Amino acid sequence: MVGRGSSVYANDVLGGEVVLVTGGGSGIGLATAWAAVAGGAAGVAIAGRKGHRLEAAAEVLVERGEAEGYDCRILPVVMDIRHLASVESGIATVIDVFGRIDVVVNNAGGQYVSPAEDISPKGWRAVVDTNLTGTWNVLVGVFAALDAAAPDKAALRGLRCVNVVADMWAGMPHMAHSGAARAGVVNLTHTLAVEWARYGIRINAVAPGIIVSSGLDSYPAPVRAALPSIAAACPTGRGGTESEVAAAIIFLASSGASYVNGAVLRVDGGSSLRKGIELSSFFPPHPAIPPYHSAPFLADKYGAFIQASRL
Ligand SMILES: CCCCCCCCC/C=C/C(=O)SCCNC(=O)CCNC(=O)[C@H](O)C(C)(C)COP(=O)(O)OP(=O)(O)OC[C@H]1O[C@@H](n2cnc3c(N)ncnc32)[C@H](O)[C@@H]1OP(=O)(O)O
Ligand SMILES: NC(=O)C1=CN([C@@H]2O[C@H](COP(=O)(O)OP(=O)(O)OC[C@H]3O[C@@H](n4cnc5c(N)ncnc54)[C@H](OP(=O)(O)O)[C@@H]3O)[C@@H](O)[C@H]2O)C=CC1
Repeated sequence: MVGRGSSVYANDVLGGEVVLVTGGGSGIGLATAWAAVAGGAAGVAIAGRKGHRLEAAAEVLVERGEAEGYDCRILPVVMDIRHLASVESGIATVIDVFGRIDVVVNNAGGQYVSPAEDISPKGWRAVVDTNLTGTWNVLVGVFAALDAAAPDKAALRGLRCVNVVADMWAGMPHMAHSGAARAGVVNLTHTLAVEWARYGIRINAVAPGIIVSSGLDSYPAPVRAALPSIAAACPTGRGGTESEVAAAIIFLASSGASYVNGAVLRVDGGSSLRKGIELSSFFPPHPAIPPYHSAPFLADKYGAFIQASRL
C-alpha cells in the first residue's frame, strides 16, 4: 500500500475531495481508497455488496489514517452495482454524508474462468451485468445525483471518473464474458469522455495486467498455479501490485492529468504487447480436434478450393 512518506504523490493531491471507490473493501479498490486517504481526501466512500468486508476495510483505513496523521472520514456503503436502485440509494447516502462527490472509481468487477462454449446465459449475464452494466449504473447514478444537487449542472463540474478494465487487447481466452464487457467499458469511456466534457467531467480508464491481489484468491487452484508463470512471461517478468494500480488511478483522478480525457492507461508491465498467444498456449488443444490453423485441417477443408482458385 501507498503511505505517508512512501506516497509517490504529494499528500494533498486530492486535498479536501470526496472519492467513491466501488469494490473498495478489498484488493485494488482498498489500495485505491488508501491512496486517496494518503492523497489528502476529506472523505472516502467504499462500496461493495458485503457489509462485513466494508466495515473491516473501513476500520483498517481509519486506524492507519489516524496513525499517519490524515484527516479523512471513511464511509462504508453497501451497494450492488448490478442494480440501479441499489446504486442510487448508495450514492444518495454518500451525498447525504459528504455533500459532494469529486472522484468516482469504478473498480468493482470480476469474472470466472470458463471455455466460451460453457458459459451459461446466467453466467454471461452475471459478468456483463457486473462489469459493463454495473459501471454504467454507477456513472449515470452519480451524474443524476450531482445534477440534482445544484442548478446548472454546477456540481458536475470537475468530476473525474476512472474505470478499471482489464488486459483484453488480445482477447481474454476463457473469459469471453469479461473481455466483451471490459471492451464495452473502454468504448463507454471514450464516448462519455467526449459527451460529458461539456459539463467539465473527465473520464479515463486503467487496464491492469495480472495483479497479485486478493481477487486472484477466488480462482480455482489450477488457474492460481498457472498465474506465476503467466505473470513471469510478461516483459517486466512479474505480476503487478495493488498499489501500482492505485497509483495510476490517483494520477488519472489528479490535476496532474487535467488534460487527459478518454485515455486507457495500461498498468500491465507490457504484458498486453505479447499476451494473446501465450495465454492460449495455457489451454491445450482439444485432443480430438486438430487446431484450426494446422496445415492438414486447412488442406482437407479448403485444399480443393485453394487449388481451383490458383488456376
Ligand atoms: C487461466 C486463464 C487465464 C488466467 C488469467 C488471469 C487473468 C486475471 C485477470 C483478472 C483478474 C481479476 O479480475 S481478479 C479480481 C476479480 N474478482 C473476481 O473475479 C471475483 C470472483 N468472481 C465472481 O465473483 C464471479 O465470477 C461473478 C460472476 C463476477 C460474480 O459472481 P456471483 O457469485 O455474484 O454471481 P452469481 O449471480 O451468484 O452467479 C451467476 C452465475 O454465474 C456463473 N458463475 C459464477 N461463478 C462461477 C464460477 N466460478 N464457475 C462457473 N460459473 C460461475 C454461474 O452460472 C452462476 O449461476 P448459478 O450456477 O446458478 O450459481
Ligand atoms: N487482480 C487482477 O489481476 C486484475 C483485476 N482486474 C479488475 O480490478 C478490479 C478489482 O479487482 P481485485 O481487487 O483484484 O479483486 P477483488 O475481488 O478483491 O475486488 C473486486 C471487488 O468488487 C466488489 N464487487 C464485485 N461485484 C460487485 C457488485 N455487484 N457490486 C458491488 N461491488 C462488487 C467486491 O466486493 P463484494 O464482493 O463485497 O461486493 C470486491 O471488493 C476488478 O474489476 C477486477 O476484475 C482487472 C485485471 C486484472
